[in-house]
Amino acid sequence: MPTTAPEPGNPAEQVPARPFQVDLRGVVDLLSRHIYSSPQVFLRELLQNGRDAIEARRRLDPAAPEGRMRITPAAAGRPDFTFTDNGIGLTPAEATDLLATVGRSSKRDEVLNLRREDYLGQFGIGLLSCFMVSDHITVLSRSARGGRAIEWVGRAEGTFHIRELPEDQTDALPIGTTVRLTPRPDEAEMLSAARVRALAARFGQYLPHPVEVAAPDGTRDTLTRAPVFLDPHAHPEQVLELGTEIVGAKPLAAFPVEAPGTGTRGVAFVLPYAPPPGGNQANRVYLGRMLLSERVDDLLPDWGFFVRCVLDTTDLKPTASRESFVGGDDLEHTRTELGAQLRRWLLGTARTDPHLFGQVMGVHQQGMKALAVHDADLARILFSWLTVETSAGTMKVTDYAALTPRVRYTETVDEFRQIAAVIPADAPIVNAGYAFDADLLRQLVELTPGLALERVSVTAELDNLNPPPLADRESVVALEDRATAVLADSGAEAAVRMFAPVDLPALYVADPEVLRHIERSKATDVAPTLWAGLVSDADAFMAKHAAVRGADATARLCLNWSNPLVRQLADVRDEAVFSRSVQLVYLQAMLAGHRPLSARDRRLLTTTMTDLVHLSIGFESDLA
Ligand SMILES: Nc1ncnc2c1ncn2[C@@H]1O[C@H](COP(=O)(O)OP(=O)(O)OP(=O)(O)O)[C@@H](O)[C@H]1O
Repeated sequence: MPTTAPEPGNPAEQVPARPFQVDLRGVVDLLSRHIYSSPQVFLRELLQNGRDAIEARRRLDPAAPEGRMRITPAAAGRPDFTFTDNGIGLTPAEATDLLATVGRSSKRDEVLNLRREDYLGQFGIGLLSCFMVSDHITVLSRSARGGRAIEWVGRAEGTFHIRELPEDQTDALPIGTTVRLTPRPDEAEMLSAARVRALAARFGQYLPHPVEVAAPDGTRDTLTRAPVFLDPHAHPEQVLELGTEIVGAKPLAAFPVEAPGTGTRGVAFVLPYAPPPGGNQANRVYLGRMLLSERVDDLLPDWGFFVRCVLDTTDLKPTASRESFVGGDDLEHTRTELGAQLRRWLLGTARTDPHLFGQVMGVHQQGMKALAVHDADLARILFSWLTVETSAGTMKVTDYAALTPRVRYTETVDEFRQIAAVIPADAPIVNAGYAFDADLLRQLVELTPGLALERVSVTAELDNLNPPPLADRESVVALEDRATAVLADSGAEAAVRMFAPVDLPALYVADPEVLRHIERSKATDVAPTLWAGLVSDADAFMAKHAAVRGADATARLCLNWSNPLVRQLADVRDEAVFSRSVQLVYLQAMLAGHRPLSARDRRLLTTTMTDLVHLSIGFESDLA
């Protein structure tokens, strides 16, 4: 037994060092619950060991027969599942050493002089994953290096036995390894024919050696197929067919990508639909042609959401769960390389296939905006394809820039809706309230000499509207006062201005702080007890710290003196008719500005309409 090196003055000097004990049950629990995402990975680990064993045999003996793996699922009358490969096999010494030591792997053993990237395994825990579906693992193996065949049986409680088979039994066994599992009742389905076929195809369909599954009638099906995504000569339609399978609809395009530095290559499929906002990327990645994951989200730059890739890599390092890659320079390098190729494809397609590029831009507007924001070169191209909402309608960014030297925008959708209707068509403003639009405009101004950026404020825009002529001053002031009195309960005051278009009777406006105050007040209508305290605290805070108008905050109903209805309103003497008409104009302006109506507003709408109908048919006795 090894002892610690004697160190003078070390009280532990003479105490022998002891190896850690491993509680196998604890390790299996750790694997199944914390490392592997599901018991189904047992099949991946077996396929991987089979593939590695075939590679090792070929290295030992280039003339070895063609490698293959055979799976016989558990079935009625045949309770065991078996997995057989014709790989290198294990000598009795190797079996004792490798299979009995958790964390021991032949595949990273320098003494064996193996090339690391030729093998998928490295952690020395994969075989233990079989304990997730079976309480016993039996390994029968005969080594290509000669010697007796072995039978090794491991039990989930943490014991094993191993025996060398007599010569006649050794001779009867082919070179290679068979792993036999007896399904645990709770995981029996996992070893059944249907499940095994599906799992073997999912994990191993592109393995370089045939994987065969025995059908219930005794015949064998080969599940492996050629990896079209790795074949530079594959027919484009065949590649698109694979894309359709992976993406769920025919991709807009497919193009090859690679990062030779890490042996990573494959195909990028351009998604025919916009991915859900905030959704993760889901690239399918194979490691040595064995499926690693269908949802790798860190192999492309953030903006690479418009494609889904199918890739194979030889050199990226998997984590122990084998479901993602270890971060670091290699991953970073691969991400940069692949990103550069997506970018190159976009630039090339813009030049050579404007129709396809238009389709891509149509589907991925939002994402392309994100891309334009941090890539100046691409932005210059994308500007003529990206659109923004303006007060003169939706238009391409370049068309907007050609209209005006001042890029004027509102920071929120709310502000835009309040004033869009009164902005002159020859100097439109942009609604930059949607994701990336404000940043996009900043990028536009930065890259376009002579353009200036100006954030529009609702109140400033209103102040710019023309006041009515002095001659009308008396009627205007009277109209403002009377309308403000009518709107007192709605938290709005009336102001009279002149603006185009003349058929727009009024605008409902409020700066964002005021709107927030009004929204909070509406909340107290709905849930007075819970919210009232919070809202008044928030208002008090705002009033104190942000110089907001606080409790007496008012939105404005801006009446259009150019509008004939508004002018007639100034002459209405009947208070009942006047108040209902003002209320209706107010509610109509709210709706036109896309403001949500509160419960109180909705009641007001109903009573106002009813009253006006009554008034128009002369039934006004009880109206004040
Ligand atoms: N089918 C097989 N043929 C030959 N040797 C095998 C086979 N299966 C397992 N071994 C040996 O047993 C060792 C342990 O296997 P195990 O699957 O536990 O770990 P690994 O494949 O080395 O690493 P990982 O945990 O990354 O899968 C392997 O390194 C290999 O030497």
